[in-house]
Formats: sequence, structure tokens, C-alpha cells
Amino acid sequence: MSLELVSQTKSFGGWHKQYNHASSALGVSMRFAIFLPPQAQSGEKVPVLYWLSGLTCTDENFMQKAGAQRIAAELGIAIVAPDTSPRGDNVANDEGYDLGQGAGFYVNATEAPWRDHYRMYDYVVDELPKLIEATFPVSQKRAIAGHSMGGHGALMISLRNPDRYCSASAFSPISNPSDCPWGRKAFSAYLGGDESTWSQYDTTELLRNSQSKVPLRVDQGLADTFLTEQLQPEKLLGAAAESDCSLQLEQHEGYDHSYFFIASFIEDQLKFHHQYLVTE
Ligand SMILES: N[C@@H](CCC(=O)N[C@@H](CSC=O)C(=O)NCC(=O)O)C(=O)O
Repeated sequence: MSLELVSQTKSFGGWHKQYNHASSALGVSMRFAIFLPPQAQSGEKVPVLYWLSGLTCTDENFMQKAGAQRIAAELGIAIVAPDTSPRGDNVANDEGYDLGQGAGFYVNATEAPWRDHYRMYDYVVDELPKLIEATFPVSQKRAIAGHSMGGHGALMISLRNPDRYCSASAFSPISNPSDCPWGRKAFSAYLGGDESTWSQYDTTELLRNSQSKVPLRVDQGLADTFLTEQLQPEKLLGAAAESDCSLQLEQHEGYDHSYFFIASFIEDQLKFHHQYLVTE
């Protein structure tokens, strides 16, 4: 597995780096970013948080706007941010910002033309961690977090893989993609018209029937213009009440859907993950 270094920038005593690599899951070249805290330079294996971004994002939005590096450096946590879909001239796309390139929804597509490359679930769950753990001084203590489409992806992936993650969190997740416009558009295209196949990728559906012990935290701004139509965090609370899962929902008056909101509470989310990442 060969990696091409694209950039490296010192930050808070650690390093922000971007790499390209050939992805076998996706069949294209993918770029990801990693922040390695100062503790990683002494050979110590540090725990790692995977960050899944939202619609229209690349590996750069979170790394440039969330301001996570200072606290990640202090806590000794590496952060890995993949792109949000396969990309390229030979990769299927759509005119809308909410489907195709930049909008992979972290599922394995079964429908043409998407199924040729859109296998973001396999990429995030299997291929990327394998690559990261074989290349960088990181331990197998993993957490997963994300925003909006990526917040949904993080919760969904943790519920499907409770043995792989110590904790999971989301900012403003699309809680029930089978029942909102963004999710229905994407799932119809990627997974087809048989809605019974959607529940395997729908956090609310998974949560309702889950016995996962992975602690979950959600931060939601109450001035988010997508709150009622697309996000619907009350669905998560309802589903968690029917299950054995621990879900902490933090609601924040006046905050919107943007990275200004994420930057305001990323410290709280990283400290939430840290308590589980450092437990034996
Ligand atoms: N019209 C907007 C819609 C896209 C948007 O709001 N994207 C969010 C994620 S939304 C859910 O997944 C985002 O993170 N944008 C990038 C950013 O840096 O803020 C648009 O076209 O941007």
C-alpha cells in the first residue's frame, strides 16, 4: 500500500499531513488527512478519531475550520479525515450537491451507475483503518465522529461495528435518512427502490434494535435551518429509549449547521472520546 505525501504542516507541536493512495475498495485514488499529535513523535502509539464530513466536503473542511488540533494535541489523539466520496472523471456524478461526488453517504452502493466506485462503508470501516494502523504510530483504540451526512455515517458505522470503536459522536446528524429528503434521494439512488434494504444503513432503525454498548454523543444547534426537515434528532432519542444504548443529546440555543458551531463544541466532543479511548 503506497502513500503519496501531498502536504505537511506543523500544528500545535504535531503534524497535519495529506496523502493520496490507491483505494481498492473504491477503485480510485483517494486523499485523506491525518493530524498526528506531538505524542506520536516519540514512538508512542496514540488513539485515533475518524472524522466523517458532510455534503460537499473534502478532507480539508474539518481540518481547516473546526480548530480541533489544539485540543487533540493536548489529549494525544490522532485525527483522520477521509474524503466524502470517490472522485474523478470516470466516477458517476450528479448535478445536485447532495448526490454523487462529495455525497457518498458512507454506504456501499448496489445500483448502477454508483456501484462501480461508491463503497464508502467498506473504505471507512476496513480499508482506511488498516492502512492507517499499518503506516502511522496509532493504536487500535478508535473513535468515530462526523457532521451531518458524516455524523449519520459515524453513528451508523459504530452501531454496525460495536467491537471496532470505543465511542461515537455527531454534530447535527441526519438522524433518519430513510425519512428525510437528503437521505431518501441518496438511498434511492445508491441502494435502489426496495426500502427494506435501507434500514441496514439508517441510524434510527439500527439504534432501535441495537444492543451496542458504544457510548454515543450528539450535539445539535437549535438555530440549524436543516433541523426539522433533514436532521430530526428527536428520532434518535425515541430509538435510543427503545434500546439498551446510551445516547447523550446536547442541544445548543442559537447555533446553526456550520463549522462555527462545530468549532464551538469540538473540545467537548474530543474530551468525550478521550475518556473512552484511554480506558483499558
Ligand atoms: N448549500 C450548501 C449545502 C451543503 C452544506 O451545508 N454542507 C455542509 C454539510 S451538510 C450535511 O451533510 C458542510 O459541511 N459544508 C461545508 C462547509 O465547510 O461548511 C452548500 O452548497 O454548501
